[in-house]
Amino acid sequence: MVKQTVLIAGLGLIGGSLALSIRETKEVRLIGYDSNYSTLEYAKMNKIVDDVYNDFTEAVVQADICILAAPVSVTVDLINILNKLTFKKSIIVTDVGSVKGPIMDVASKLDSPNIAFIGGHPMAGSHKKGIQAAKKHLFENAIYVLSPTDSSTEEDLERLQALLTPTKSKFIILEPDEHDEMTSVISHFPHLIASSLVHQARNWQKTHPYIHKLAAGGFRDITRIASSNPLMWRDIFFQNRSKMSRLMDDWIEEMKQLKNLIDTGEKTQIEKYLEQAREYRDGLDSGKQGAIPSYYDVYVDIFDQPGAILKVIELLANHDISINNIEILEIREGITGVLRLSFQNENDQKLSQAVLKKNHYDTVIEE
Ligand SMILES: NC(=O)c1ccc[n+]([C@@H]2O[C@H](COP(=O)([O-])OP(=O)(O)OC[C@H]3O[C@@H](n4cnc5c(N)ncnc54)[C@H](O)[C@@H]3O)[C@@H](O)[C@H]2O)c1
Ligand SMILES: O=C(O)C(=O)C[C@]1(C(=O)O)C=C[C@@H](O)C=C1
Repeated sequence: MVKQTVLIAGLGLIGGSLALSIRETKEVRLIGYDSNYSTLEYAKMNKIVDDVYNDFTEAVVQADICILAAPVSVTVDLINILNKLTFKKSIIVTDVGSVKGPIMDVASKLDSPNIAFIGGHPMAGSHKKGIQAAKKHLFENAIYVLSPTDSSTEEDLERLQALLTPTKSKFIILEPDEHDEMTSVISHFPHLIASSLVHQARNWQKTHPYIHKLAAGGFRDITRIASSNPLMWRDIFFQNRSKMSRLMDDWIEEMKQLKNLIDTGEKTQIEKYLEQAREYRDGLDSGKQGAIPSYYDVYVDIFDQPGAILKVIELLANHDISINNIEILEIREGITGVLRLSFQNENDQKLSQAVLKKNHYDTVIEE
């Protein structure tokens, strides 16, 4: 059987992670393009792809499927380059950009009958960047948005989904504008707020030099994403600027109303506001609501002792239970901390709790 050639253009966190999961498919020849030489060297040395290229044109003309995984503005430039090339065989082109509008606009101008364009966006990532942060399991259980266009057929969509099957993500089809509206609310705007909270703390530090010592779980949880890649996020904010601007107006209005409730001592209203927020937030993780995948978490109390985390991991590994994700929620010197262990399914979650309880760990599963 002739192997299909798949090009990943942009071998960073997302491109590298896709490569790591797609390369499991043995009938694919995986090639990578990036403008960064050390990234290409790393990808080649670690066998993340079969071959690397520093020339987009040379790579893309060989491909049967091309995944554009560079920053959004670079993705737009790469699609413009595609429009200047001649494709002798058919090619499916997709992208992973966090904003779809500008990418789909430029893709709609592709005039080669051999190019089938399908927009894409895996709704998973991290605050890290670059190929070194890439992970095979990054997209497991995540929503993967696809936006087919007039240039793509049902068969192209099926071929692309088949290629992406090893990611174990869940596909949904969305119109680009609907996508950009929803992601502005649930992903882009929260990043801006996280950064603004960090700025606020930083300003207060000028008059309260020890303020950062008080940054405990709450501040850390809500601002984790402020540690993200500034170049990527600058690109996202500007590519989705009109929607971001509207959300800022909404937010400022809401803050004014909240300020009024605080200033006038409306305790009942504030409690109601907090209660409604809590209900919606709790619903996100329950697995019952919308497109957000459910996580099967177990919270474990551990002591701050060398090897404490390793012991928990070993215990579960000895029972053949694989952990999807581990997060240290709070650990302070000499005091108990909390580990959040996430599992693939309810069975593993319940089994882990039973194993840990038997070994005298205090555990909680949130209902
Ligand atoms: N990070 C996330 O959480 C996340 C999640 C989903 C989608 N995305 C989208 O994925 C895309 C990539 O983001 P990332 O997090 O992998 O970023 P990254 O910085 O880790 O990777 C980007 C890669 O693109 C390469 N690149 C930059 N300019 C280039 C050029 N002109 N030609 C070729 N390669 C170039 C970089 O060298 C780097 O390897 C973005 O469009 C982003 O919106 C990101
Ligand atoms: O987990 C994170 O750090 C992310 O920011 C991932 C995240 C998000 O959830 O907002 C960021 C950008 C993407 O386009 C998709 C996912």
